[in-house]
Amino acid sequence: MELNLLDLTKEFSDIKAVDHISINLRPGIIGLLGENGAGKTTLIRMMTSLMKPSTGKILFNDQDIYKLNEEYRNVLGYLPQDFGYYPDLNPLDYLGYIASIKAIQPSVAKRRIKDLLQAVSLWEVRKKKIKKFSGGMIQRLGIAQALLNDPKILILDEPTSGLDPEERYRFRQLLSSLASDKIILLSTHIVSDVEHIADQIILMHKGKILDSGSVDELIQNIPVRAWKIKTDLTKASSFKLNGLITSSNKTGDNEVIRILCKDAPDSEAVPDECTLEDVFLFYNRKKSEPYVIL
Ligand SMILES: Nc1ncnc2c1ncn2[C@@H]1O[C@H](COP(=O)(O)OP(=O)(O)OP(=O)(O)O)[C@@H](O)[C@H]1O
Repeated sequence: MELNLLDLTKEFSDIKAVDHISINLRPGIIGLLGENGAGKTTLIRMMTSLMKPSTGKILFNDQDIYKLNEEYRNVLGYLPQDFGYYPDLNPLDYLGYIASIKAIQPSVAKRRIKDLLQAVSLWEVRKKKIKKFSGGMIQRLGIAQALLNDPKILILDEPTSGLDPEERYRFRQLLSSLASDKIILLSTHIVSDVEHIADQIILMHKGKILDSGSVDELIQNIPVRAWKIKTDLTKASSFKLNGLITSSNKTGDNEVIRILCKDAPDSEAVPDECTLEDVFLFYNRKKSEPYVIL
C-alpha cells in the first residue's frame, strides 16, 4: 500500500501554500512537522481530496485519488483541526450518527463503536454528554470517529493542540497501539509529539519539504553538531556570533551554553547529543539570526 504525492502545488492568489511537493508514503506513523503557516493543513486537505491541487497528482496504489473518489474516501479516516461534534450528544449517539453518515451497517457499527470507545478509554463515559468532556477526551473521540470505517489511511491535523502534557502522552500511546498496517499521518508543530513515535518525519517549511526520513537520518543530514561550553558571563555573548544557541543556564559568574555549529566553537567545548528539536531549530532559524557555520 502506498500514497504517492507527485509534484503537488497549491496557490492562493500570490501565496504558494504548497510548493512542488513529491513524496511517497507507506504504512507506519509519519510526522508532518512544520511551524504555523508551513502549509501542513493545505497539504492535508489535498490528501483528503477536500481540496484540488493547483498542479500535481496524488496516487493511492497507482490510482488518482480524485478518480477513485468515494472508493478512496472509504479507506480514509480524517481528524481535522477543529472537528465538528455535537456537544449535547454522548459518544455512543455521536459515533452512531457518524457511522450512519459513513453508511456503515448498524450491526458492524455497534461492535466497532464499542471496540473504539474502549481503545480510546471513553467506554466508561459513553453516556455522558460531550460538552462535559476535557480537551483530551474530545480529541480521543475525534480519533474514534476517524477510525470508525477502519481506514487504511489515517490523517490527523494538529491532533494534540489544546492537550496538556499528560494527555499528549496518552495520545501518543494510543497512536502507537494502532495497527501498523495503516498509513498514519500526524501533523504538528510540536517536536515531542512525533520524535519518539514516528517512523518517518517530513519537515515542512514555507510550502516545501526540507528533508524527510527517520529522526536519526534528519539529525545526520544537518551540517551542524551540538556542543556545550562552560564560559564566564562576559564571554558568553560572543558565542552567539558563532552558532545557534539552543539553551543557556547561568550559575554564579558562569554560564553553560549549548550551541549548534559545525566544529567545536572553543577548545573547552564538549559534544552533546543532537535531537530532532535541534533539527527543527536549525531549519526554522530566523534569517536575521547571526548564524555562522564554523
Ligand atoms: N484558503 C486560503 N486562502 C488564502 N491563503 C491561505 C488559505 N489557506 C491557507 N492559506 C495560506 O497558506 C499558508 C499555509 O497555510 P496552512 O494553514 O496550510 O499552514 P499550516 O502549516 O497548516 O499552519 P497552521 O498550523 O497555522 O494551520 C499560510 O500562509 C496561509 O495563510
